[in-house]
Order: sequence, then C-alpha cells, then structure tokens
Amino acid sequence: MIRFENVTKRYADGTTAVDDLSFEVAEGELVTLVGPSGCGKTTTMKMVNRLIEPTSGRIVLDGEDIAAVDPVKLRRRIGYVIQQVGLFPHKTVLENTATVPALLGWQRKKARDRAAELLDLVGLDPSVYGDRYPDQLSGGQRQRVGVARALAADPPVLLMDEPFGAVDPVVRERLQSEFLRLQSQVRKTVLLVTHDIEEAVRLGDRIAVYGAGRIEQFDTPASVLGAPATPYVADFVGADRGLKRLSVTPIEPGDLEQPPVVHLDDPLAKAAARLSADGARWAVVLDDADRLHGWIPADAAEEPGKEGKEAAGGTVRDHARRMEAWLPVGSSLKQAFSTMLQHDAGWIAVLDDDRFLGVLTPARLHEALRRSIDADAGGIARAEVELQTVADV
Ligand SMILES: Nc1ncnc2c1ncn2[C@@H]1O[C@H](COP(=O)(O)OP(=O)(O)OP(=O)(O)O)[C@@H](O)[C@H]1O
Repeated sequence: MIRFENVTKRYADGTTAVDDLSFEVAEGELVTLVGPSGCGKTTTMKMVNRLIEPTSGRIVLDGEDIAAVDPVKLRRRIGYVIQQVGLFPHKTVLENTATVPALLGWQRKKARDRAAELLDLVGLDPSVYGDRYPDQLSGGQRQRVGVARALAADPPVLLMDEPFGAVDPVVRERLQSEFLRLQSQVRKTVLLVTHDIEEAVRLGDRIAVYGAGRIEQFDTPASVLGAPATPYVADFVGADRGLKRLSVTPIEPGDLEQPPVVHLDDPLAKAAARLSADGARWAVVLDDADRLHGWIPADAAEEPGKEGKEAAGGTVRDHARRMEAWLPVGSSLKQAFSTMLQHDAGWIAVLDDDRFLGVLTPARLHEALRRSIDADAGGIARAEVELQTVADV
C-alpha cells in the first residue's frame, strides 16, 4: 500500500535526515515509527503527503509513484493528525470536523452529517460537543476531534505524528485504547510517529525502530521486544522489555492450569470427593450449560463430611461464590495481571466465548512470559519451549 524505495532526504544545510530507507506498509496495517528525537521519523512521514520532497528514491502509494500525483489530490487520500491538532479556533467542533468534506465540495448537510457520525465514532456526542469551540474542550477531546477530522473524508491512509503526545498519561492510555477500537472498525493504513516505545508496542502491528536516519529493526512488537536485532534496539526498548512484553503476549490455552471442575447442581459430597482426590483447595464451578459461574473453596465443600451430615440437600450451588475475574483467551498477559490485581484474585478464569478453558495463576503467567521470550530467541513455537526452573539446575 505504501512502499518506500531507497528514499533519502538531505536538507539544504547538508543534514541527512533519512538515509536510503526501504520498507512497506500493507493495506490496513498500522506501523509505528519510533526512535529518539531527530532520527528522521517526521521527515519520513511528511514525505508521504509531499510536505517534504525526497532527495532521491521513490514512494509508491497503491501502486502509484506519488511524485507523479498532484499534492493537493494526494492529500485528499491521506488523513493527517498532528500533536498540536491545529483546529480552527473560530470554527465549531462540527465545522472543524467537516473541513475536508467541505473542501471536497460535499453538500453542506452531507458534510455535517458525516462530521456528526465521526464525532460519535471517536466518543464525542455531537449534540453535546458539536457546537462548542476548540477552547471549550479538554486536550483529550481536542485530540479526538483531530482524529475525527482526519477520518471525515474516509481516506484510505492516515498519517499520525505524535497524535497522543500532548495529553497526560492517563488520558493518553484511554485515547490509545479508543484509537485501537476505532482502527479495528475502520482498518486504515496507518503510519504513526512516536518517541514512546510503550505506545509503539501497544499500537503497532509492526514497529520501525529508527536509529539516525535509518531503520534498525522493522518487525512485530513481540519480536522487537523478544529478539532485538541490534544492541542499539535492545538499549532503546530498555532493560524492562520483559515487562513491556506482557502487553503483547497473548494468553494461550497451553498456558492454563486445570483445577478440579464441579457443577452447580452437584451434591457437595461429590465436590468434596473431587477436591480431595486432587488435593485442591478450591474448584471451579460451572453451570449446567458449562458456563463459568464461580468457585467453591475446599472447606465449604468438605463441611458436610466434617460435621457428619448427609450430603443430600446440600449442593455446590449453596456454597458457590461468583467469580468476576475472567478474561477471553487471547487477551494479553498484562490484562491478566491487571485483572488479578483489580479483583485481588490469586487466579483468573480464561474463557473461549462461553466455554471455560482453564485458569491462569501468577506462576503460569510468569511461565508463559518466559516461554514467549525463549520461543522468540530460539525461533520456535511457545509450546515447544522447555523451561528450566531453579529446581532443575
Ligand atoms: N527543514 C530542515 N532543515 C534542516 N534540517 C532539518 C529540517 N527539518 C528537520 N531537520 C533535521 O533532520 C533530522 C530529522 O528530523 P525529523 O524532524 O525528521 O526527526 P524526528 O525523528 O521526527 O524528531 P522529533 O521526534 O524530535 O520530532 C534532524 O536532525 C533535524 O534537525
């Protein structure tokens, strides 16, 4: 979709900002350009919409050399979001959002309807915010308007230069999540510049890690974090890349532990037998459609035995506790860790749609992380990794 072929940019004062760059961004892919200040990210991006012309090499967009396309026509196919947003202060939010459709000559009503639709999509109710002026919005809201405006004419390509750079970390994380949700719906081809490796990892399908004017590694977040191509990349992604990796490593069924499982209508005696056979302190409780209900502690299940009561009359249902800490399979290990903390839970259930697959404990989470790092380093599947534990050494 976007292809850089041996592109070099040398400024008039002799600075080589981009040096013989070649890479490709597939249709619907989100590529983050990350690197320290002054390494050539913005120059790379601005060459795509011809705000800057390359000194040599060419950039091909959808099979067409952009040097041959009229810059104004080219920019209509490319949405552009920048950190300073650049909203018109004297225009309302709705008018700002409708800017490009209006320039394209859309009828006023159609342009305004489209703008309202886009504001809705970025989480701003047009009936509340549409008539406000930019200075009546928070920084995060202004940033959302910037994204809505860039998407209004439905361009296939989106260039984003530090789009979430001007807001505080909490708002930034929220905007990132919202943007990921939006991107999963609109599937634009996106080039996003950031100097923040966390943001690059979180948002990118692939990441281009820049050194001075050159890409040092162009790969998936998991590979960049797990197997940095050069000492420079290793240094840039940081010593805590194991932690960053939590957010890009999905929970796989093979990571899960299988605790005893009982059903709501099982007699307590049966549950107690099951628990003691496994020597387990708790069992997962499913309903009769095998959906997760919760859990039951061993002491509750064993009570009838201890007090010599008949098990009849007592079922698991009477003692089962609800379990709120669960996640769909494929969620990240980071989400798993944060769900454990949020619910103060020693384990979380993992589901495939409604089907219970098993549980993730802190020990299993740690194992999954180590497996995924070793798998990348060795170029093998995660399930094939043999973990060596302290006890083995
Ligand atoms: N108009 C210009 N004339 C001369 N040199 C320039 C010009 N614009 C940028 N540069 C230089 O080119 C290099 C790359 O700049 P660029 O803006 O692409 O970097 P960047 O990676 O986006 O940096 P930042 O994260 O600070 O925005 C820098 O050394 C910069 O000083």
